Amino acid sequence: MTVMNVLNQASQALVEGDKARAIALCQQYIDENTNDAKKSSLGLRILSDIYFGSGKIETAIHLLEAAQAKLIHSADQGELLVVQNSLAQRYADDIRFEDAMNTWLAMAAEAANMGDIDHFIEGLIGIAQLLEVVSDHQRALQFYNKARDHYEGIQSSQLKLRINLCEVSCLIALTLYEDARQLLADCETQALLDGEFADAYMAELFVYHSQICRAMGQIDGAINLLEKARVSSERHKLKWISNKISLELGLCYSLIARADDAILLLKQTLTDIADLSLPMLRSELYEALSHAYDANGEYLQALACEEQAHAIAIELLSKVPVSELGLHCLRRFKRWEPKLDFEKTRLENAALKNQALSQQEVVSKLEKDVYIDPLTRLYNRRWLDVTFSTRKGPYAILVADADHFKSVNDEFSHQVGDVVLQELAFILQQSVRSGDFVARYGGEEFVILLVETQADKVVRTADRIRNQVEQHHWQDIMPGRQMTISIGMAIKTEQEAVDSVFERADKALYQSKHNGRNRVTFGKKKED
Ligand SMILES: Nc1nc2c(ncn2[C@@H]2O[C@H](COP(=O)(O)OP(=O)(O)OP(=O)(O)O)[C@@H](O)[C@H]2O)c(=O)[nH]1
Repeated sequence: MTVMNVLNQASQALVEGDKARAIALCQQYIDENTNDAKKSSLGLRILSDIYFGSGKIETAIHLLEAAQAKLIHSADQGELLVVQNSLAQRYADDIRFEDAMNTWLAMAAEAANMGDIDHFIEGLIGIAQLLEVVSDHQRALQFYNKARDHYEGIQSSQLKLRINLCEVSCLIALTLYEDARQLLADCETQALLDGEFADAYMAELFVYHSQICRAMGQIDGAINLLEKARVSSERHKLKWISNKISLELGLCYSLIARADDAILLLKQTLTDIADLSLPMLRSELYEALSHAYDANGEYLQALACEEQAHAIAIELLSKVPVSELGLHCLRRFKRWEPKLDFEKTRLENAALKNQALSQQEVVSKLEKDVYIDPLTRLYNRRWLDVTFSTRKGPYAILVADADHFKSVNDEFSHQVGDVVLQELAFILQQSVRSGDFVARYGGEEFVILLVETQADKVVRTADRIRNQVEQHHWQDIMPGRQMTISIGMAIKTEQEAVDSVFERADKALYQSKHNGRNRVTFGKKKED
């Protein structure tokens, strides 16, 4: 059996909820490849992830340690860095902070030797995380700044986004809200460009926005943003973000005389995480619960929760090698940097030789830019005309147009109009499934292409999208004003030409406008 075969089967078994079979398949793969360090390490890494997903952190760590041992004398140092990074993260999850620090340091030193900027940065972020455990945000920021020195050399766009997100969180902890807000704007662009996890990243961004709003006393705005975060996080079902949302909601409720709701929610979240090792979150939840009891005048309970939070914080503090972290660590990273630069120059020289190839890449990037609308980052009309029109098979076309958009520009400003268009683009993008497409056709008109072709389901989807726009909290952007869209839709059969389907959808849109706007109309074929 080939690697992919076994791993595909294991992941298929996981999807089907059959963990035992997934584990057996990985184990079989490891046994079959004991003499191949890279292959068996890969098997061990995947097996470790499966155990970690089931809450078996110690087993997960043992497996990664075994993978590290296999690789340490092998030629595959690149794979070793990947294993060490996961291992350090697992040590940190298991509150073995000293092991985590040493593993990240070993990994960063090796990464510098190899000129692997990404893993060097992972090391910096890892150490910064440990500093944040002891609330030394100022020093953590120095590590993020160091990472920023090498920002342009980072290969992975997700890692670039992660540095920014870590820094945003750190700036908020330092109450540097304006800096955090500026960085959030960059993160938003980066997040939307991530095909697979855009909504998960957006959920995290909404939480940070909400924290800033709460700090500024805009509690309704903060709660509204948390609702957005909840919607954005639904697809990936990320437990950590839903816990974070509950924590933040609890803090907000305490501030608007809804302390009873806060207490209920925070206690429920504490129960939900009872079996998990999440001391930092637990400490924050107790702290928030203490505020809620305080707001309710239940001072004894408030004190008891404060004590719980304090005890966890002290326990954590005792496990972080505080004296080793900070300046000492930072000096070590600085010492390794020249090696990294030397390797970088060597790699850049090698890259020059491949210039013909990279020029090709530049061309394809430019081609990509040609198909993206700069305001909304959605596909543009050119993409629809050139790329999409060649698509085979049936699909549904929805043409959506903002109602009375001209008056938004007139009443507020063209800049506000632009923000409304960006927000609309975001809502539309959030409302469709992967495999569907959203494009900006021009002005305030959008086109949505759905793989779904059952008429009743298409109509329901269109109406859900229309409703989401109508229910959206537009007050933050346009006080006293709502926004709605009208939609026309048509379904393309295998044989029909794209143009005639578009025409039907367009006529249906006209009908929606004519009949009063904020509605959807299905453009039936004459023979239907
Ligand atoms: N801010 C902003 N406005 C734009 C952009 N593109 C087009 N517009 C404006 O969108 C408005 C569209 O107005 P109309 O075509 O009259 O339609 P409407 O006001 O939405 O009215 P109905 O469609 O009939 O509901 C015009 O005022 C354009 O200037 C853009 O990129 N940014």
